[in-house]
Amino acid sequence: MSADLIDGKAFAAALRGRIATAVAAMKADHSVTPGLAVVLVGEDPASSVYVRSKGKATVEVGMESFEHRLPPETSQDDLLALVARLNGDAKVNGILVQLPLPKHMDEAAVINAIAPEKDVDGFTVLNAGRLATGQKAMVPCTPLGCLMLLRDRLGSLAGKDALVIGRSNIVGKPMAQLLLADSATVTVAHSRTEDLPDLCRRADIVVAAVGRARFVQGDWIKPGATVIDVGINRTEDGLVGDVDFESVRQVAGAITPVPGGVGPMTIACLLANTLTATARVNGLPEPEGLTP
Ligand SMILES: NC(=O)C1=CN([C@@H]2O[C@H](COP(=O)(O)OP(=O)(O)OC[C@H]3O[C@@H](n4cnc5c(N)ncnc54)[C@H](OP(=O)(O)O)[C@@H]3O)[C@@H](O)[C@H]2O)C=CC1
Ligand SMILES: Nc1nc(=O)c2c([nH]1)NC[C@@H]1CN(c3ccc(C(=O)N[C@@H](CCC(=O)O)C(=O)O)cc3)C=[N+]21
Repeated sequence: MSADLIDGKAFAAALRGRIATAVAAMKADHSVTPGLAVVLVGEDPASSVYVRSKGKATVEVGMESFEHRLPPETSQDDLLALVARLNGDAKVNGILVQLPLPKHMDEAAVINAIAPEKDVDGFTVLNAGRLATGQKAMVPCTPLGCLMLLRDRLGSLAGKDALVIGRSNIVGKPMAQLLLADSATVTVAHSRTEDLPDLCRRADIVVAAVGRARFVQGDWIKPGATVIDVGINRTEDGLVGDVDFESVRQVAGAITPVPGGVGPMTIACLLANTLTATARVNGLPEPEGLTP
């Protein structure tokens, strides 16, 4: 038996198509064009690639893209001044500050300076708190993309046993919150977890966000389980996920590939959040199917 492939690339393309239609309508009916600002500090090559593909996807759905590339030695005060300027710029509906930031910066201070209604990453404490308490929030893009793929595959997640491997603020924790809100029974594993393979064998849903190439093994997987691979690891054999794809696909019911799985969903959900933020700030109805 071999698992079904969950085609994140195709799902994301369809989502971007729906977003483009809604953007065109917003422009025609209300003369409003959503705008997304992406800020990159430093010259990390991988980050540079993502920022470029975000800019391209933004323009393709008819939104305005504002790219700010700052040198690695930029002071935190200068970065905060840029964020303040973007907060006050009516053409900017979404602000993304690419992480990680250089070591001399206080990441939390910079993120929390973003106006919550423009926080399309959903990383500010206010949006994280809203998500955790079941209030209307901006939801982090990668977990939102994973949730969309899981619901599409499984329908209801209620009562499913879900294991999230990783507890970062940007992936693991918000993923666990979203699964919990959908009434899954959620376990969050991390580097101090004991007997991870045993925990994994109980899970109907496994979301791997570990940052270790091919970490999750086929003999950890419950037959028929749905496996979502968030990992992006550059190795000598190219880009690979946090899941050992070849062994896991023999056992799982469905699995996302890397590339072509979660990554494209992250970018599509960033555009979805930008559209939602634009609708909210202008008092327009929110397009359906873009939020949890
Ligand atoms: N596809 C996409 O759109 C995106 C992909 N990514 C990718 O997802 C992965 C995770 O990213 P991110 O959450 O930012 O990473 P972090 O490094 O912030 O978090 C990794 C998590 O994995 C846990 N972990 C590390 N080693 C083990 C282990 N041996 N057993 C169990 N848990 C372990 C860590 O535990 P502890 O907390 O104890 O240290 C931590 O909670 C990376 O590969 C990243 O590149 C990230 C964002 C978007
Ligand atoms: N503030 C902030 N928000 C983020 O959302 C954010 C961030 N910082 N820092 C870095 C991570 C990583 N990330 C990815 C986005 C798209 C792909 C993606 O499109 N991946 C393609 C492959 C691209 C390639 O070949 O490199 C795929 O998986 O098919 C991957 C990773 C967003 N992140």
